[in-house]
Amino acid sequence: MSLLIINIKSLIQVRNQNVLKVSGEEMKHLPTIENAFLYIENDKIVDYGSMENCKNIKVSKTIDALGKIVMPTWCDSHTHIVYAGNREQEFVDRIKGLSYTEIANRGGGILNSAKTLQNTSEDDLYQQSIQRIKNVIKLGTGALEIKSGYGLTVESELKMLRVIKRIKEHYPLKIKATFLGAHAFPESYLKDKQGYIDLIINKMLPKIANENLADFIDVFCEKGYFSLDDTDAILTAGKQYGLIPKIHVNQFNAFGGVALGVKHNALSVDHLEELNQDDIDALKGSDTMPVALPSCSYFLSIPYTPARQIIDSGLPLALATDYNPGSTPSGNMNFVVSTACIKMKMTPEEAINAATINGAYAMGISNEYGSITKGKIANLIITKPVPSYNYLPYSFGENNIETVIINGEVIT
Ligand SMILES: N=CN[C@@H](CCC(=O)O)C(=O)O
Ligand SMILES: [Zn+2]
Repeated sequence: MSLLIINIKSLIQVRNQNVLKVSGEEMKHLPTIENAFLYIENDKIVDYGSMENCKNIKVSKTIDALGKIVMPTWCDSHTHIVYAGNREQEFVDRIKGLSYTEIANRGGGILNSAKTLQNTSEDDLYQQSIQRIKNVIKLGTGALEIKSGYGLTVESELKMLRVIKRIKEHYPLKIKATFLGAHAFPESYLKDKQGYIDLIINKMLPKIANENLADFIDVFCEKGYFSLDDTDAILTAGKQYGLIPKIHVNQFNAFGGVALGVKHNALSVDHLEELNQDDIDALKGSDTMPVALPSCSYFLSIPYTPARQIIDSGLPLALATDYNPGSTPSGNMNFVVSTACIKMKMTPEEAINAATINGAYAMGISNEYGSITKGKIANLIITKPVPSYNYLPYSFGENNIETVIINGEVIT
């Protein structure tokens, strides 16, 4: 199977094989070929360049992309897309004045979603989740990280991770699985927090490792959730089973979680709505990717991650959706990119870099995804005719995507 895309108005995010992430000043640059072609064989990008150099070869299929942009699909490195039911009542409660924390303290929030999920069969959970998966593919996402964390019992955490595995087997997009047993303390352990940490370490982790159900381990390191010591112990245990650390950190309070993540060589530290100079200093010189989740800030009306401070300090930044039933019931990376430009003052170049190559890095897959590079997987978005790539974040809320290609195959 071969596919040739011709007359591309702008082929964007074209990079050499050795670029695995972009940081600071480099994020301002989005390498582009105008009036380009792109040639794909099977699932790989084989060649690209200016239309003048497009050879007249025999191919299985040709797409004319006159007036359109071709770019890598979005790489969404932080989601909780596998969940049961919804929390629309909490949404209404927040409109009426309750805060996210007040709702959580009343047994709502993560514990509310856990109760629903525990009472949902694995099959039903799969069916509910794939509706969202189909939708995010249409929105241009070609690689996705999915977390557990609404199970909070051995059985239900395994149920979530098995559903993620089943999605991986049946859908073509790239999926990485994260074990987030440390998302909240279940009601039955509120007076025995160490008991729940022991359950994670001694019961959940060995089973998950045995069935090879996760790539990463995550902890919600936050006041009222998991402390620095708890996080340290859980990440340490996860690493012993070969799971790579990631953390939810600095969503509401900054108290040293970023430095702890860096100490563990975490692949990413995510949220960062509250960030201080110590956090920035900890990230400097590390391999850890800071990840911002602007749709969460939008939905909860909490501060936006200070992207300018992060990028202007020379650091990289990735953007992801945080798709989940409580703080971000949306998996739309196009909205994330627009919101990052509008509310976080990222330029379109920075936001697109953050949502493609840096998102791929935050999943440990940027050697294969996240840019137009010879040998990388052909996961592509072809837009509708648009004036320039600036138009993508500018026209927020509009659907500019015409075609999505995954593994070299036209999906939508
Ligand atoms: N902050 C922790 N976890 C999720 C929200 C979970 C929920 O409210 O259900 C997040 O990343 O925003
Ligand atoms: Zn999250």
